[in-house]
Amino acid sequence: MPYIQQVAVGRLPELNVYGHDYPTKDGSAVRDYIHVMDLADGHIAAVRKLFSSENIGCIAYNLGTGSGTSVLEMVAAFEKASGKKIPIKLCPRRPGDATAVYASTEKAQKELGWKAKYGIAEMCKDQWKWASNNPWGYQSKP
Ligand SMILES: O=c1ccn([C@@H]2O[C@H](COP(=O)(O)OP(=O)(O)O[C@H]3O[C@H](CO)[C@H](O)[C@H](O)[C@H]3O)[C@@H](O)[C@H]2O)c(=O)[nH]1
Repeated sequence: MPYIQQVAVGRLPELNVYGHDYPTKDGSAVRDYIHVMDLADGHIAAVRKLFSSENIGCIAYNLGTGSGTSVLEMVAAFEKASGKKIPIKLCPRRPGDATAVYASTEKAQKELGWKAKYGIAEMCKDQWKWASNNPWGYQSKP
């Protein structure tokens, strides 16, 4: 998403799409993208659990939406949210990249009472709101 955002604001000419021959619905790699507000809520839920349980020890929870989105689906969603065309360049796979990674979220839902609320459309809408108002992030334009 940070790279799609940079293309949308004009800082990069195009998005390099790493891999278009994966065994996925459109050939691009699949990841579980999560809204930062959901991620923050998930951490709060974990801290609550920590303070409400005795001798909890160390437990790992996945914080994700539980569904995968391909790079090309993310490009399309960001184009829709921003109204900008995102030019792409199809590139070879990056060494070591996984085909598809998405979370199993049942444990977090059951034990933390936490579940992601937002989907890709909201993520892109909110990211575009930030990016269009702050194209250089926290930096001033070089
Ligand atoms: O310019 C880009 C940048 C990324 N991608 C693709 O977008 C997806 C997400 O890429 P990221 O690099 O954002 O994230 P990854 O899930 O591949 O990797 C991240 O999560 C991993 C664990 O799952 C490791 O922690 C790793 O160091 C960290 O970068 C991948 O399919 C990648 O190939 C592009 O096509 N173009």
